[in-house]
Amino acid sequence: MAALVNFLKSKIVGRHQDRCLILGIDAAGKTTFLYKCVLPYETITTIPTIGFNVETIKVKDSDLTLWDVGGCDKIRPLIRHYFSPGMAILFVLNIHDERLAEAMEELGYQISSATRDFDIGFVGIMLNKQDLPNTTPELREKCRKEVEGIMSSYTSRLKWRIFDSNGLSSVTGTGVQDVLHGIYDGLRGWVPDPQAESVDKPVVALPDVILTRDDLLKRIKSLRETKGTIYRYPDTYLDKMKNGKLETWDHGDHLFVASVILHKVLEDPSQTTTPQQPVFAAVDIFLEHLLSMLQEAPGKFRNTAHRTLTTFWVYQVYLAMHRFEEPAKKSALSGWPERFFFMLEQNPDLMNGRLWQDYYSKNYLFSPKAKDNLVTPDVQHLPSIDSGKPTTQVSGYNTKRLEEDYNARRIKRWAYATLQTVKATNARRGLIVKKALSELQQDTIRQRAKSPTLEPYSETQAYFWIQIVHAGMEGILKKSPTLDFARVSYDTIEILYPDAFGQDDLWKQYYAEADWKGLAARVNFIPPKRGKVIPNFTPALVLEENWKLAVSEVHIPTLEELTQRANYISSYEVKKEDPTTESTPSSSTPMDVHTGQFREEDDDDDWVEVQDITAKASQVKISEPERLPVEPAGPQTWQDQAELIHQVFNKLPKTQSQINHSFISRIAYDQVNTSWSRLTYDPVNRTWSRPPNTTQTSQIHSQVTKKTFWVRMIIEAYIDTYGVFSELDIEISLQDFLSKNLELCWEDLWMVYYNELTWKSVTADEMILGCDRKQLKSVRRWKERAPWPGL
Ligand SMILES: Nc1nc2c(ncn2[C@@H]2O[C@H](COP(=O)(O)OP(=O)(O)OP(=O)(O)O)[C@@H](O)[C@H]2O)c(=O)[nH]1
Ligand SMILES: [Mg+2]
Repeated sequence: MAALVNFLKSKIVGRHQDRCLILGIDAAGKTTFLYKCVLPYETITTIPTIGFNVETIKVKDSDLTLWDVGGCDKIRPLIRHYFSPGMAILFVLNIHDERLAEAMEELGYQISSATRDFDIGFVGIMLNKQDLPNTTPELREKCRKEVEGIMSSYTSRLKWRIFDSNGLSSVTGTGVQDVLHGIYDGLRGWVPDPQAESVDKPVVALPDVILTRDDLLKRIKSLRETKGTIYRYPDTYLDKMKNGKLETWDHGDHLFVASVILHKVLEDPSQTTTPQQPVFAAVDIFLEHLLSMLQEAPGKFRNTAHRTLTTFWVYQVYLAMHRFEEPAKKSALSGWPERFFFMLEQNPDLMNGRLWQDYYSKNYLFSPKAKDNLVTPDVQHLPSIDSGKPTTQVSGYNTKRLEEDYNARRIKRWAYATLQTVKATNARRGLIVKKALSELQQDTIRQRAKSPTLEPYSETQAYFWIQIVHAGMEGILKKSPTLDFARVSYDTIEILYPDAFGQDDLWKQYYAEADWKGLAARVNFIPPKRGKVIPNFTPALVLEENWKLAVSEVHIPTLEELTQRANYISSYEVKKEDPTTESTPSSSTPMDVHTGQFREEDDDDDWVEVQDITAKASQVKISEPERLPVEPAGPQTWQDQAELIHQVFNKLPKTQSQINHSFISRIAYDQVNTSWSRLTYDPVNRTWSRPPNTTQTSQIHSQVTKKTFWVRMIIEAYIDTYGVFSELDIEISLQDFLSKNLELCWEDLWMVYYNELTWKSVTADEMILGCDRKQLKSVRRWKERAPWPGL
């Protein structure tokens, strides 16, 4: 059956569309394996995966999507969400792991739960880390035997295989391609004979009639003819709807009402503080009107109120308005219903009442859960406002693009570190830049020995980017005149002002490719194309320029505001635990001796078991953005953020030598699993309160996407600042940590990574959803060299 599912999929799409879930306990080498497949010539540096990574690669005639799920046992209950019929599982084992028994137990658990719920296409078990010196034939044999012991009971129902080629290693890459081909072959084991009669023979549904653009335009024409007059008075129309006095209520009417309500919402600036807020506001108004209509005229219309479907259509109309409004401004359109019909003609797909089929499966969309709550699509992601194209959460890796970006960003990062030094020391710019250039040159030579895809050192490129970064910094200073760049990391700038230093391919505006990459440019600085002047000041752009097309400004705190908050948070005293709202004790197993202890921040002499702290874990508050006041964040939200950061930070080791993979991974998932309170915001009194039954908060509705995101952001920033790449071993303070990662003090940071529709959906409460605006990855590359040595 599993092979049949794969077979059918390939028939529909042309290429095989395969999925493989990579499982195994923490530090087994899953992420290293994934990125070795994607970037075979790179040295892969990972950090513990909090949540998951997903990449699509090509294997023969298949697009194989690999899901690498963080390995800590705490994520177990969430893993089942990533199972799907016909998929493969690759279980990665570190054959040297002192926790091998735990790993084997995990293998048994995962395979039994996967086979119980789904039809698994193939299971591969990879005996990893065979590059390590104490790898012996006996050790391999012992592992193989243990795996066989677990898997033998599945032989009759499941295709499985052990990958154990000599020297198999995610780090060196030996045998990695064979594993990929093994998965491909495993999934291709059986192809049904299309001629053969079978009881199982699938009933392939005939596709719906495909509507052409002409069909859709005809529908618009007919709508204009029949409804043009009634639509002339939108307010009267809405009143009639509310009172159940409409003659008809069909698809065109839906679109018209959505469009009118959206226009009304957009006129009110308080409803437009975030990019998708107008959609949520319009959906509420729409449903209110609909319910009233159904109540006033019972039995007259067939419809019921359906939150997901209404959100889908309102969002589609909103997107259409985005695409349409810009040129419309110039052509001085005014009045209804022309405004509406023009918008439709620009976006005729809206007239296809079955448009939702591209995004949702029928069973899922018409489930009770989707009726009452907003759920995210299960077929493909909704298009994003920014591009109009579906968001690419599960995107293939564009290696070439990655290389180009890497080259540009590496030099931008270098330029930033150089200019930070100039500003901090007030030294002569020329001297420092000269010294930094020679360091960049030497470092490039060293790195090219390891990574041949890195572009050679180029004096022109270095000078170009240093000027652009300087211009960006001047732009930021115009906005935040007292800013001290020494306290702001490159990463913070990049998150808050992604365009401050220009797109990575900005150089194309100034140089022809041959000049930019040519030999002459390497040796000496060559000037840009005729008529092009490199700017000395760039207005620092705030997030996602396109957001502003139809919404007013999102409040993004300035760097001063963030510094102010960082100071507030560092000196914030976490409230004493309220005995009535004690959290449930964690059920984690004890840590091993090396990692079982850490220094609690405010009690220097006391060494505490992590276990105890976890049990005491205070309840963390997550801002519920939909309920936030419209005004810029006030002290209440700072306080929420302070408690959140303190809770996670207090669990982390306070000296760098204690930072290790398993420890961090364990802390991360303890935090994700801690029952964080669901707070409700009272907009009248501007206070937050806990619902009375907080102590019984079920693990299912526990905001896992929000928790995972914040834990991930804090821990990743922590590792990047003090972890694997740092050579110093210093005492770590919260103040130092926050001053280097100011973006963490911004409670709406999630908006950089997630669309609001995704973030606020009930689906995000129940499972960890991947970022659909900007990807996070648990591999590090660009951060490797910062701050620049010697500066
Ligand atoms: N020697 C050796 N080390 C490896 C190999 N694969 C991974 N490692 C190292 O093991 C550590 C953990 O690797 P990851 O790939 O991050 O492990 P993971 O399974 O993704 O861990 P989680 O994300 O916590 O689930 C890193 O230090 C890797 O460099 C291997 O084949 N050989
Ligand atoms: Mg990982």
